[in-house]
Amino acid sequence: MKIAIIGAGAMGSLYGGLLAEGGQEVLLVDVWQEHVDTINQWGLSMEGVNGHRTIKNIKATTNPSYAEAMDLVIVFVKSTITHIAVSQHKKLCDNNTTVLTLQNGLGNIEKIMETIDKKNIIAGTTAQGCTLLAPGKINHAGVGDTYIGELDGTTSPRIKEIHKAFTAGGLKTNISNNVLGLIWGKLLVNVGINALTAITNLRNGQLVEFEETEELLELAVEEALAVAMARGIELPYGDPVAHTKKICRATALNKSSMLQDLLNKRKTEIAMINGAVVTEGEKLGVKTPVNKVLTNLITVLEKNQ
Ligand SMILES: NC(=O)C1=CN([C@@H]2O[C@H](COP(=O)(O)OP(=O)(O)OC[C@H]3O[C@@H](n4cnc5c(N)ncnc54)[C@H](OP(=O)(O)O)[C@@H]3O)[C@@H](O)[C@H]2O)C=CC1
Ligand SMILES: CC(C)(CO)C(=O)C(=O)O
Repeated sequence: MKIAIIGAGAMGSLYGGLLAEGGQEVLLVDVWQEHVDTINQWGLSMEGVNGHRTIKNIKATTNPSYAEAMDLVIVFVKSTITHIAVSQHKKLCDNNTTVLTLQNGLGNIEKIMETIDKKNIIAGTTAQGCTLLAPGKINHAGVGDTYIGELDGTTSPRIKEIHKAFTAGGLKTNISNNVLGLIWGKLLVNVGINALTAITNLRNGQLVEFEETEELLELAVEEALAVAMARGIELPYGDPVAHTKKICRATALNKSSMLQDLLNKRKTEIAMINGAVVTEGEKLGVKTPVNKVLTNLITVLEKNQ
C-alpha cells in the first residue's frame, strides 16, 4: 500500500516507521527540513518500548508535489492546523485515496472535509504514545490500541485492507462501527487531563494525588459528558470520570501533550479539547463553566509565552 503521512512529528514518524517495517511504501511529509534530511540520509531511529532500531525503507519530504496520489493518507499534524496541512498537500489524494485522521480533539473530520470528499475520509483514535527526541529520532513511549472506522459505521473492504496493513506493522488495531463515540471517548480523557496538567505543571498521575485537581478533573469531565449525552453520543466505556482517573494512573509519569506544548512554547490543542466542549455546550444549551475557565487560562498562558 502507498501511504503518505502528513505531519511526521512524534506520532506521524511512529506510524510511518511501523508501517514501513510492515512492508508498506511510506512517504513522510513534514515542514522540518533537518528531520526530513536526517531520515532520508540515515533512516528513522526509533527507541523505547520495543527496543532500538533504525528504519531505512522510508522516505521523507517537505515538498511532495512530485509524488503520485496515495492509497492512504494519514493526517498527524496538530489539530490546530489540520485544514491548512491537508489543503497544502491535496495532490497526494485522488478519488481513490482514503484519508485517515487519528488526531486528538474535535473537528478534524470537518476540517479535512474542507478539501476532501466525505466519502474518502475515515477516522479513529490511538492510545500509542510517542515523543520526538531529535531530527530523525523518536521515543515510542507507550503501546496502546488503534481504532479505525468508516464514518457510516460499515466494515468496508478498504477498512479491512488498512486494518491488515496496520496489523502487519505491529499496530494492534480494531475496526469500530462507532468512530464518533471513540473520538468523544478520547476527548473526555483529554478534557480531564490535558489543561489541568498544563496549568499546574503536574504529571498525569499527580492530578489524582491532590484532592483539588482531582475535583476539577471530575467537574470538567462531567460537563463534557453532559454535552456528549445532549449530542446523543454513545461512549465506548461506562464511567468517564473513573476511566479518566484510570488513564491518569496508567500514564502516571507522562507529561501530557498540552503541558509539553506549553513547556516548548507551542500552540496547544485547547480550542479542539476543552474549548470544543464549551462551543458544543453553547449550541446545545449545556453549561460548561469549568471548561470555560480551563480554556481561558490555557489561552492566556499561550498568549503570554
Ligand atoms: N504524541 C502523542 O503521544 C500523541 C499524540 N496524539 C495526537 O496526534 C496528533 C499529532 O501529535 P504529535 O505527533 O505529538 O505532534 P507533533 O507536533 O510531534 O507533530 C506534528 C508535525 O507536523 C508538522 N507540521 C506542521 N505543519 C505542517 C504542514 N503544513 N505539513 C506537514 N507537516 C506539518 C510539525 O512541524 P512543526 O513542529 O515545525 O510545526 C510536526 O513535526 C495530535 O492531534 C495529538 O494530540 C494522539 C495520541 C498520542
Ligand atoms: C492520554 C493523554 C492524556 C496521555 O498523556 C494524552 O492523550 C495527551 O497527553 O494528549
